[in-house]
Amino acid sequence: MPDTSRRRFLGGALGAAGLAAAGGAGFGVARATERTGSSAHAEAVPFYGAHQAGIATPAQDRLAFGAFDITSRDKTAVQTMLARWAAAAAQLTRGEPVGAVDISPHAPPIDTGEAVGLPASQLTITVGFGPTLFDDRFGLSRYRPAALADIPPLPGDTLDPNRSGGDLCVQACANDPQVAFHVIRNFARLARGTAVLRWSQLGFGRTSSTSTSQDTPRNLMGFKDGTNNIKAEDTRSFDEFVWVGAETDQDWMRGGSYLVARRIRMLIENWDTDFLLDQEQVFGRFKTSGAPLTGKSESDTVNLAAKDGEGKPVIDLNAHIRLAAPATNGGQKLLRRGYSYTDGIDPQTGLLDAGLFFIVFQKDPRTQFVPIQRRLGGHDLLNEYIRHTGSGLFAVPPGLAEAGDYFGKALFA
Ligand SMILES: C=CC1=C(C)c2cc3[nH]c(cc4nc(cc5[nH]c(cc1n2)c(C)c5CCC(=O)O)C(CCC(=O)O)=C4C)c(C)c3C=C
Ligand SMILES: [Fe+2]
Repeated sequence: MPDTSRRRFLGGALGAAGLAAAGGAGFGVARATERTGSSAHAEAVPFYGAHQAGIATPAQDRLAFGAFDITSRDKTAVQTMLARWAAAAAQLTRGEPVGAVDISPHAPPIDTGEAVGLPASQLTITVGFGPTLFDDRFGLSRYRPAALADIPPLPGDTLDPNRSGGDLCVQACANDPQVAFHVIRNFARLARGTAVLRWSQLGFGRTSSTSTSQDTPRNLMGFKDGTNNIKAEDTRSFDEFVWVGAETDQDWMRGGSYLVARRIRMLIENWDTDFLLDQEQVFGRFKTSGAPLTGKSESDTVNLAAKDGEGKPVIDLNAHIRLAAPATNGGQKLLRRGYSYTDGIDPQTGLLDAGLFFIVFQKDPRTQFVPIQRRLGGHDLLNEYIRHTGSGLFAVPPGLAEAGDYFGKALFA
């Protein structure tokens, strides 16, 4: 661990007596290792690069997501805030605080402090721009990419405006929930006077595998989720379906991607009364093994053409994996990178408010998320058990080259 880590910072801040009280010099690492069970989980992910981290990065265990509204009318203030965020992101992803906690007894600490002593935890910070950033306020309308078209109303939408939209988004993923939350809290502080949080969402468990090195996790319906996802090792699929390339009408987006977030509540109590056979028909996969209903193991190819002894399709015509499959959608694919969430109970009904905070990255939502969701929203057997309650669309610019660069610098040039 380099000298600049949050653990070293703890040593500097507390001194020997403080460290003894905290349980010794290894306190931070021991705690993180206890939580995650592996030191690789504690490592740093490089912040600078051709693409923003947090897209092709193997999905971490925890999410803190924030959508911000800009309150200032001053374009320079927005640039300054984005530059502050970039500098802070470089520090935080290395495992450093954004500034001193103990700078003066008579001033508020610069960093809020709750991540001091915790390692980098594979933190990634991914920033995106919503369609509303390109309205008249900052003279940016000519830079709005065609692919950042508002998501049209889709079948089955029950969207809450207070959980939707935003001028900017920040996706913080890490293997420690406190490290992820710390980002949103400190970004909101750095934004003070320029932008405010519009809505936020915590995710407590990844629902996708995004690398062949990862096991497939289970969603809150108990099914393996992410089996047929695009994997980071499949760079051809990334170029074809995820990264914005030469086809874009806006050069500043080259190397970027488009993030769609959907807060999808699961009607868990109803789902839990459904027979296993029906649950498996809904997805078109076996619950325990994750195998398609036409196969034996999770990695078996889905056979959408297979018929049973009576000539009926083995995978229902409205099963989730049939309607979402590339074969049903003109060959289109999505990179899924979502998280399970729970927000207590619905006070109106006493039922659990829990589900999937669905995040997808893609080259163009107009030909990927929107038509796929239109088909799913209209016909998916899963619709009986879910409600889309929030939505966001963001253009995620390419990665930052080096210190001094900031999110969307080319857009403001
Ligand atoms: C618009 C796209 C999608 C939404 C919204 C969506 C919601 C959603 N999905 C699950 C659970 C599973 N999805 C699975 C596969 C799958 N889902 C989508 C797209 C959306 N899902 C795609 C493109 C695929 C892959 C299809 C294929 O090529 O086979 C699966 C099966 C396992 C897997 O491959 O990941 C599960 C399980 C839930 C619970 C949900 C909303 C709450
Ligand atoms: Fe799905």
